[in-house]
Amino acid sequence: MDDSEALHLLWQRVGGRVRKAVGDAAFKSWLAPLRPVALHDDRAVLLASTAFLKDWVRNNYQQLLLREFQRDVPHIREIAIHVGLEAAGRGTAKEGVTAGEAGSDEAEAAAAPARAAEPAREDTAVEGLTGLLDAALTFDNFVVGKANELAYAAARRVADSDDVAFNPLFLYSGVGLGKTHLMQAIAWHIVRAKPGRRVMYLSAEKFMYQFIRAVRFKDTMAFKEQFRSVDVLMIDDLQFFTDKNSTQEEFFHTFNELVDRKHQVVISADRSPSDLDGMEERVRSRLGWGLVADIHPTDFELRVGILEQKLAMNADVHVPEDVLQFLAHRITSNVRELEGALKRVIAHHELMGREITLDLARDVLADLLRANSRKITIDEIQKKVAEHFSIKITEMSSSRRARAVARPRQVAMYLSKKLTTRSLPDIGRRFGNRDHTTVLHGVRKIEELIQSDSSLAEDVRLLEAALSN
Ligand SMILES: Nc1ncnc2c1ncn2[C@@H]1O[C@H](COP(=O)(O)OP(=O)(O)OP(=O)(O)O)[C@@H](O)[C@H]1O
Repeated sequence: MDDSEALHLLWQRVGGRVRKAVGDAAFKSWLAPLRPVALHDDRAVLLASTAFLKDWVRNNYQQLLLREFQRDVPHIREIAIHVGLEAAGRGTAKEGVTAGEAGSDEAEAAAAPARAAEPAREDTAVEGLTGLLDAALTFDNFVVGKANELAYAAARRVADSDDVAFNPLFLYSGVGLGKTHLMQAIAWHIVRAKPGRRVMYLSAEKFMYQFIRAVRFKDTMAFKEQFRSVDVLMIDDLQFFTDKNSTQEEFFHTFNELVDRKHQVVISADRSPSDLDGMEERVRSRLGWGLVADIHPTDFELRVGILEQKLAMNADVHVPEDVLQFLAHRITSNVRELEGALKRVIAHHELMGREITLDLARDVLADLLRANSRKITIDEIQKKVAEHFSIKITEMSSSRRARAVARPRQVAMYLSKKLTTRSLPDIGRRFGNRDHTTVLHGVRKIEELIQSDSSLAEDVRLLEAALSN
């Protein structure tokens, strides 16, 4: 059996397990089109037919692929995905395609993290850097807004400063709001701007895995040495250390030693140091000694900015402004999901040839939209409508029939019918125990007026947008 045949069989085994993990549909769309092209020492190289497919796989399946490859070939440390036409052909493509040969800017970019992730090499500044760095996660690609400006400024300071800025810098936020992006941006910046500084970036999970392995192979001295000799240590997702065990103890020693020797430490987690329940009190307190910066949930402007920036990286696709705004309005949970939504819309456009419109977005994102839709309450509607028309909230249930209060009340009834799942009698009860026919009359009246009175139509549109956001 020659090498390419062996590789093909390996890919079949790995692919079989990946298919089970992700399901048939996702496998068929994203993973089946990949071709294995080479196995170099600790690196498996896969070829994707488009930059889009490469990005998608890298963002969504790279870790899974790595795990599954490692089950057959334990020394694999990296999955490199390059762009090349061979992927469109059948069977195994030619071996040893390098980023340069694959011949696109994308492929060049993909090569960067691979180079950076390699262990110490004479011609590189990134001695000892572990973990995969994603070429897209740089400061240039990070959009700054109110929600993340403190974390961004702190990250830049750490990356720029020749000395130790804050030690540690502790970044935290909810899921998918940019912690890893900022961590990797710091790593990239130092690696590029300060050749010679040894930066180590890895997840807490990987730290634990390496420590357990070192214990098993009685190699803890080398483990300690490896971590304690770096200039900058960055550990992502620290909340992974949930139990007070020997890994946590080892981390704490490493951390203390680095901080005492004035080497920079950067940590990220999904909660603040004081909320890291599984950590010992002394560890939690020490983690808070430097600067603790959190990233807040995004606001609408920031979401639009991020979408525009992601789109600019996908240069040849045009997404109409109304679709971008729609996504920014409706996918509010986190940036990863927002980015995923944009990618899904673009994928449908690219793979199915459908024009990008609001209808397409609604259609292909139905599940995400449902998950992101907030439950709007009648209380909120009454409050917003009263504010908008400058009337007292008590007028919503009062018996006054003057138009200045009756019309806003009808608008609130209309919105309650449209934006909540409440029945007409239910709504009536919340508006001063009115009969359901009164509610129906109000709803119909507003429906009519929306057609004939443009200023009222605009009021309703604004209120609906404010309530839905
Ligand atoms: N301000 C931003 N500008 C551009 N992209 C962003 C920004 N914030 C987040 N992203 C993007 O959102 C995605 C998720 O971000 P990231 O992985 O950094 O989140 P995280 O907070 O580390 O998530 P987790 O809690 O799952 O570890 C990434 O693709 C990242 O590039």
